[in-house]
Amino acid sequence: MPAKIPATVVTGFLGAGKTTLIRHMLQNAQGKRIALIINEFGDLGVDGDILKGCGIETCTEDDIVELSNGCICCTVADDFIPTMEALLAREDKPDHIVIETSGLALPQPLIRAFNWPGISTKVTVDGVVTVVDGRAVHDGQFAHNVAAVDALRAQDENLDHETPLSELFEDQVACADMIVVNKADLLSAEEADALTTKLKSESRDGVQVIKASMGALPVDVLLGQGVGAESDLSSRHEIHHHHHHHDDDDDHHHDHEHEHGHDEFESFIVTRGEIEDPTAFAAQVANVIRANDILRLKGFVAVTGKPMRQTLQAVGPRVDTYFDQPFGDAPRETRLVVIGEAGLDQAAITAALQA
Ligand SMILES: Nc1nc2c(ncn2[C@@H]2O[C@H](COP(=O)(O)OP(=O)(O)OP(=O)(O)O)[C@@H](O)[C@H]2O)c(=O)[nH]1
Repeated sequence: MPAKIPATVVTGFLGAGKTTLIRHMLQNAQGKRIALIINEFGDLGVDGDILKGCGIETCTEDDIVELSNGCICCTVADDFIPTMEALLAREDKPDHIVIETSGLALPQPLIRAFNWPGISTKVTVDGVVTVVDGRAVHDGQFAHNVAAVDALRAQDENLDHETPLSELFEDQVACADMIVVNKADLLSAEEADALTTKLKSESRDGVQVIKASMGALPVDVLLGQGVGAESDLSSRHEIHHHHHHHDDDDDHHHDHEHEHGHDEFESFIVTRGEIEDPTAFAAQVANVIRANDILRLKGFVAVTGKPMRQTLQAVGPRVDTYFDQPFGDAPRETRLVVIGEAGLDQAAITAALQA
């Protein structure tokens, strides 16, 4: 029997730097043929566009597959498995498969899918890499939620759920074989060390915790862990059992309720025409984020007089922009994806971004 193709799962909260890390990996693949499967929240396509626009020779558009239905945990059978089967049926098989999960997905259901008949004999999960926004986590974005909700739970017997945000974060940490403390450039050395120690104590034994900036890690560090995570699922369940929990790994529907943390999120697209002053627009975007509970905002800006499209990325109130590639035949419009917890004031946010 031919050797199984290794697949690395890259997970991590919204905006942690998964796409940046993968881009760096593809640019430094050292001849390894890497196929990429992208699972974006709400079928928005921005990460796929960013990666396809990377201009890396070794990575042709054929090597990038986007899952169409948004959430792996609901569509394993309809979408992920057929995608995987098609990839495995190709003449020129990839050396390695990398799967970027949506920043709102739980990794466990995806890893479980590698036990499906027809998949389990051909692919193995090489390892789960969880990318963490070092700055945000150091600032206690999720730890704070956990403490607050724990306090509430103590008062009210009916409140037995953590907030989805902290739950997702903890599950992503619990599932990791390697944790990348990214955005180290935004942390002092002491802060980065403290966070590394804390994450080590919160993850399973033997998990590597590595600091990085812009996801710049050697491909040999990221790939080739040889873990076989699909055979090891029971050790990857949530280590913080604050909510309903079921141990039955074989029952795909058993803990479905739990897996639907992502239903608490919503996303929508705002378009507008060309932008005259991109600096002022970035500041406007930052203000809109501050005034609303927006978790993540990303997309492309058409700047008047510039043939290149400008990529705009915001995680929290930090807005990054850069020109990535010519518009070509694509319409010269500004297109932004807004992601937040359910209940966003879409009309107000749209108006503020179009103002
Ligand atoms: N300062 C700093 N910024 C970073 C670093 N890594 C990524 N970023 C920026 O953070 C933003 C989000 O990075 P992405 O790579 O798109 O994050 P992601 O995890 O793929 O995001 P989603 O797909 O939306 O979940 C971008 O503006 C990046 O340029 C880093 O190490 N340091």
